[in-house]
Amino acid sequence: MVLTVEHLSKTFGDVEAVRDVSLAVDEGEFVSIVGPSGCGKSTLMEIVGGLIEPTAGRIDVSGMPGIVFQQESAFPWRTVVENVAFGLEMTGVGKAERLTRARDMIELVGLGGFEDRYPTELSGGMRQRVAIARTLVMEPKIILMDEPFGALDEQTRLILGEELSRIREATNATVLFITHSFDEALLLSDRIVVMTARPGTIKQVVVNPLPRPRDSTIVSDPEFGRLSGELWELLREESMRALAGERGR
Ligand SMILES: Nc1ncnc2c1ncn2[C@@H]1O[C@H](COP(=O)(O)OP(=O)(O)OP(=O)(O)O)[C@@H](O)[C@H]1O
Repeated sequence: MVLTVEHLSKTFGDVEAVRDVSLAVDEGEFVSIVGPSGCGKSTLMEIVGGLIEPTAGRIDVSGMPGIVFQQESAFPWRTVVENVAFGLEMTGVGKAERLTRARDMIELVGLGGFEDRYPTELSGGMRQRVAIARTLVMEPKIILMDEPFGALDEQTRLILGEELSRIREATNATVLFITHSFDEALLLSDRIVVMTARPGTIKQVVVNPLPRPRDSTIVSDPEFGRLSGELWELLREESMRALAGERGR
């Protein structure tokens, strides 16, 4: 297992964010987490990423996870290739090697030809690809993605989802992915973890039977529609509970 989480709980003051979550992710697996707003998804990810401490429970993760956030955070004064090579530079990889590795990764995420551009010259979708390349180039054992396409329009999201699916097939990366989109979850994942309203616990783990590799045309597959309906059935009640909780506050 690349990641094992056992009986993890997190409380912020009197807010119980995550309660007794156990989850294991195997090498090469792509696991998505869906759940109502505020159910503790980001908290769980931040604990796995070592950014915050759990209140209780155990976590075992291989190596330093790579993290891709919703808002990309490229250095504006560095070009695309300099941004992608940054982590390698920090770990002491020589210039020639880091530039070669960065260029290969830029090619892989579909940004070939944009190596010498600055982030402000790119669209939001392209900047998010830079963020993915920057993480992948470090070859982490596991990549954590917290709604990496959340700030983008739906078409761009689906296209980037398709790209990520292709990258994943090419690299066999292990990924833990948070999303609000069932389409994204079903396009990308091997398993989808459905969480309850806060305190977030695991309601059900749905195994995705759709054959891989997948591209975005899978959204018109009847089985895709059936699975999407199944996910919504699981989440509907939780989302209503979360909303009622918000109103009652
Ligand atoms: N640092 C913090 N201090 C206090 N409360 C926090 C902190 N971080 C998160 N929370 C609370 O914990 C709960 C879970 O938040 P979290 O961001 O993990 O949910 P989420 O499922 O990622 O939400 P969303 O889907 O809206 O992004 C929320 O009620 C939030 O207000």
